[in-house]
Amino acid sequence: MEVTCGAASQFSALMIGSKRIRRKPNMAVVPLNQREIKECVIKICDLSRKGMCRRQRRFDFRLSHSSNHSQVLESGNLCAAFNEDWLLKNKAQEVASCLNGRSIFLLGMMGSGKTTVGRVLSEALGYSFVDSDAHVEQAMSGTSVAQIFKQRGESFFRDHESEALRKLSLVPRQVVATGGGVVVRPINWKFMRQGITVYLDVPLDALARRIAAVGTDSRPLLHFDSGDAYTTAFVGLFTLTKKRSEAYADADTTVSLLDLAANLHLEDVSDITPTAIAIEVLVEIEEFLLGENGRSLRMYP
Ligand SMILES: Nc1ncnc2c1ncn2[C@@H]1O[C@H](COP(=O)(O)OP(=O)(O)O)[C@@H](O)[C@H]1O
Ligand SMILES: O=C(O)C1=C[C@@H](OP(=O)(O)O)[C@@H](O)[C@H](O)C1
Repeated sequence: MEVTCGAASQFSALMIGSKRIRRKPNMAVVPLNQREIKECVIKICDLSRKGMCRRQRRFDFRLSHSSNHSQVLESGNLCAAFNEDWLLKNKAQEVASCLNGRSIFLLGMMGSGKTTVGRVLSEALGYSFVDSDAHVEQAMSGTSVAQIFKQRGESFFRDHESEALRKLSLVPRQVVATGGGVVVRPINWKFMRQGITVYLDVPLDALARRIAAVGTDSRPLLHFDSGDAYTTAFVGLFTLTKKRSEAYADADTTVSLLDLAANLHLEDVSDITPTAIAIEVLVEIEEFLLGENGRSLRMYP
């Protein structure tokens, strides 16, 4: 095993506990012997198992979206490369044992990454992945969400969305990417509380950029005939956020991309990879299950 460092244009670092581990661009390849690799792995596992305080227990890492997803760890004299997928798998194993099969419901505005992060998370946990919009579309013989809105209206869609959530809430071991509007109907919370709800809090500008990049066609609440995609998406998202932010705050736990970016010393939330977000989701869920957010693990079977 060796540490491979490409000519990345930015630092890539992994912090374990309070120690900053940092890679500089164009750093040389550092071969490790078996004993050093083993020591690194043990150190990471120990830190993740120990009951350290919130900030210290967090796997903290700096990742480049454009990198090849390899990170470099430097601990004292030790250097090693650890793939973020490895970190995710490790955390997922730990959290899966606390979850007892409970499903995870990802909440957040359109474009917040519920589908993208949800897929990564489900794979790591060995859970199945479900998109509640896709569930509604299936129930409507393949009619798209955009078409349902157009032909039958929002209220009709919301009824079917609630029915989809009711059914999904009966199934364990799922990561459910919900539609952005599920939080507005109180009955949906009853269904989603069967699992754990996680709100992905993403700044409006990033949401609007993501949605403008793929177009607004599939998102009827943001689709208007005039205006550029970024501006219409931003204005639409802004209006919806004002109506929904209190409801999102009712989620069991929140992953704030702004906080995560700050923690990773990244200026742009878009530089945080879906895998890094998935790890943070697991960290937040673990904290929630351990009762640090006010509810006790004993509440769950
Ligand atoms: N962490 C991320 N960084 C950059 N782009 C992302 C990230 N997560 C999602 N995206 C992109 O944003 C768009 C919306 O993501 P998606 O997962 O479909 O959101 P949602 O399911 O919440 O509506 C997609 O084009 C996706 O590729
Ligand atoms: O925010 C909303 O009200 C909606 C979000 C969409 O899902 P995504 O959040 O997956 O885009 C979809 O359910 C529908 O267009 C309405």
